[in-house]
Amino acid sequence: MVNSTSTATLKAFNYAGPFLSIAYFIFSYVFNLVTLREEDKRPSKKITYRFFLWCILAVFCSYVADGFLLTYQVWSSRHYSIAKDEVTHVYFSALIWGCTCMSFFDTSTPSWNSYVGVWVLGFISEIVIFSTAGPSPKTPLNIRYSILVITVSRLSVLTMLSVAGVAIFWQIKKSSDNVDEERQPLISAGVDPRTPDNSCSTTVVGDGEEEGGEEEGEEEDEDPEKDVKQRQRQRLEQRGGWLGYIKDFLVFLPYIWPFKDRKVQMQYGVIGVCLLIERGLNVLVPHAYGKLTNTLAELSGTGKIPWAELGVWILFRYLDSYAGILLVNSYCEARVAQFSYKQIQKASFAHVMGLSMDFHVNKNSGELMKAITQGYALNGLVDLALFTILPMLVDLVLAVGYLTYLFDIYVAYIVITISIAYVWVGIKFTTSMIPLRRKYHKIGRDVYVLQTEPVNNWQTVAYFNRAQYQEDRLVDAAEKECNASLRYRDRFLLSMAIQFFIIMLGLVSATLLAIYRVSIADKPIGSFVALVTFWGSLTGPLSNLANSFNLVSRNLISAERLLQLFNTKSSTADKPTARDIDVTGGHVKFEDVDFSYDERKQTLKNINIDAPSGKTIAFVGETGGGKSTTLKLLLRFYDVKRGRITIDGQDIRDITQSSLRNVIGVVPQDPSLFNMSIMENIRYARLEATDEEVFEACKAAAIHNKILSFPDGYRSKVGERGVKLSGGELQRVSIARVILKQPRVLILDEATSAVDSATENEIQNAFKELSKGRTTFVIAHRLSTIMYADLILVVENGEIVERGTHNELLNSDGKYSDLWSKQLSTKTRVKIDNLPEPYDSKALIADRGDESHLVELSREMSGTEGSNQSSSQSVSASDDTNPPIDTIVEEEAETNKVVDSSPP
Ligand SMILES: Nc1ncnc2c1ncn2[C@@H]1O[C@H](COP(=O)(O)OP(=O)(O)OP(=O)(O)O)[C@@H](O)[C@H]1O
Repeated sequence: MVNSTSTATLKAFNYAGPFLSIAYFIFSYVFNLVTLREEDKRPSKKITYRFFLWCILAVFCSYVADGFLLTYQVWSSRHYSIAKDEVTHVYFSALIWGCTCMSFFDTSTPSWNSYVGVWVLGFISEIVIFSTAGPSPKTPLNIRYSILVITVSRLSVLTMLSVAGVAIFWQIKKSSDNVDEERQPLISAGVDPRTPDNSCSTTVVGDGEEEGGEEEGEEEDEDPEKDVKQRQRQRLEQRGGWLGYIKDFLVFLPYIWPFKDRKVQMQYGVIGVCLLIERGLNVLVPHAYGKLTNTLAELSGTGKIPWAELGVWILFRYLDSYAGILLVNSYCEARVAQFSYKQIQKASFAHVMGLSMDFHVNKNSGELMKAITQGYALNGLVDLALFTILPMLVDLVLAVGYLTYLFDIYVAYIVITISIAYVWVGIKFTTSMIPLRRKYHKIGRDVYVLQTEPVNNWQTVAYFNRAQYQEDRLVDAAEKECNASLRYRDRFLLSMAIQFFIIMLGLVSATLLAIYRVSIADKPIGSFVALVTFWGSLTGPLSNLANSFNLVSRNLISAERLLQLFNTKSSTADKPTARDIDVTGGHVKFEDVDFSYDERKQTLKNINIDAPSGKTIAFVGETGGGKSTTLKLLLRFYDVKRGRITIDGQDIRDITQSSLRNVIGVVPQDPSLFNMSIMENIRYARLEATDEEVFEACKAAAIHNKILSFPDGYRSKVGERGVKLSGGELQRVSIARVILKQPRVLILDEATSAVDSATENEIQNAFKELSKGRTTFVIAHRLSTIMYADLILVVENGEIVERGTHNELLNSDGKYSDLWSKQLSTKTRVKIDNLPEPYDSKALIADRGDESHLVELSREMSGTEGSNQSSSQSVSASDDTNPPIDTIVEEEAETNKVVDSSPP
């Protein structure tokens, strides 16, 4: 009775011991990962670390030795199913100690609670087993003696490990409790969160890239994802672990899961069913094949055909092909993938376009585009998790179950062992190949530059006769590229070789076992055939699983980029209560407005402007004074820091930005166009405009004839940002766009700075027409262009220092009059050389502000204008407030007209 109780206890502990250890290790490891528990993750001293590593290795080796002794015992006794519980104990113990050894080896900051738990549990179960049984009595004496020696030595190592581990664990716990009060840093002191050894953040997000880099001793190549990874780690720490981290991704759920689209929901359902059927077929196909073989063997020589078995096998094979379930699955997968692709693209684009100007002026365009285009990675992540990794794990569990059913647990042990080894080797190699691949790509880019730059700069190369030099550089770089490519490929081949060797080792062991069972008539031949067929379907999931870690890490980085973009909020977002603007007249008011781009420097101070409906307000003043900024506030590119801006009494912060920008038309300082035809660019302002309306707008902007003179007329492409057009043409096209838009409020920011005076005159007339009945804001450095304004504001250092009409400001003898006389004196200086003798130039300049002199001067100049223009073509003004001399000369003729039409 006592004997049978102790046998039962022994059996229970043989099975339960290693399983408890495995369960504990997995649970605590996942728990640490999910909660990012850091208090017990301290870098151990080198010596302590080595001590533990050697101890774990010793225990692992002792189990391996035990395993060999048991195999020998089974072999020599020819009793196949001897001590299954003992074999299980030894096998799983070797497995857990092997895995902890690998994991301990991979990190210098172990999660002590995980390891110490395993050691203590191992120690307890070994003590119980040893005290209950001791070496088996059936065992020959020499084997019994060896097992005893191994067990005793293992026990002593386990004792050391457990005691030392517990001591270290408590010591760490105590010190972390002291720190606990102010446990703000989730990464313990001394551990740099960027240390690759920090297993929590490295294993999953693929920071092994750096790890690999160190292993390789490669020269540090710039990691293009460095910034994203750093922010990812910060977020991981802020969220307190992977659970919180992953939770943030839930914002994408509406773009991935079709809450409102029944059709796509159905497709997801069909995919789920297909995946289930596929899992079943993975087992059923080889099983049916085995059965067919068995029946065929039985019917051999009888002339009968096993129709039923054959039919079942053919049916399963058909279902498991791209004419069966796989076809349905792929069909639905393509459709659900497109659903999320469209949703993510749309949402990310809309989000970026809705962000305020402060984001757009600071953005890194490359990163931004990556975030939008790689947002698809999010979809890949879901695909990978749901349609690849999960089915693969199910496949592996099924494989273990099926092979146990087909033969026994020993074949399943082989599958488990090779799966772990295969995936581990795969991950290690993929990680170590990342720096090689990065280096190879970097050199590839260098080669590309060395190829394209000399071709693009052919003339420079020819001028300096440097063709040979360029060729040598290219050959050198190409050589390096080839070497880098070979190193990368060789590493890849090595990894393939090792992985296939592992698979072969597993296949050989499993088939040997199967052949043995068939040879002793323990199993039918069909089981062997089924095993070999099934083996083929097992290697696919294994290699996918090994690669998927790298893919998950890459997709996470890309999705992180998109998440960070989505987390960027617009500083000028519409209020939930915002309504569309209701413009009755277009009365614009700035009331006590303050603004700054940066808190440390105020850009606008106490701006008060009253622009009644239909009036023209002009801004003049030194460059950088804040003129453009004032008008950017009106467009609500930024929000005011103090005060308010209203249009017809409505605060622009209370109305939708879309409706606001609908009523405002802008001709910017530096217009840019899309690389489309001129017609399309102009129609961009009003998509439904007819060709005739576009022609009219172009005529008003004095560009129609010019466009007609282009070989392709209105169908001419303008190049990127409009580079194929001259500055003046670009400006006039952009003016035509605004004329076509017919906005209620008009902003002209240096709108005619790049056109000659004759054209400017035409455009000014168009503007006069356009601004009739519209509130117009004009920024101009050429004062002659704003003389007609109803109100002129002189802006200096972010303040309005003067205001009034042209005449009022001239008479007040302030800044404006100063600016006026500066421009005038420059003009006059240009003219003085050409003045006939009787003129007293000094008197002329001193008498600034008197328009009669301008009229006189202009009349005088009209005779000599042509010669001046040509003589001053390449001269430019040194003072920013003074326009270039060639422009001024052009103004001479124009001044005449302006004076004629100036307000009384
Ligand atoms: N996005 C920005 N971020 C930070 N500072 C800016 C930004 N845009 C403009 N500034 C600064 O604000 C000040 C006012 O610039 P603004 O463009 O309004 O001047 P401006 O009077 O229109 O000049 P200009 O006549 O040369 O166009 C300048 O000192 C400029 O450097």
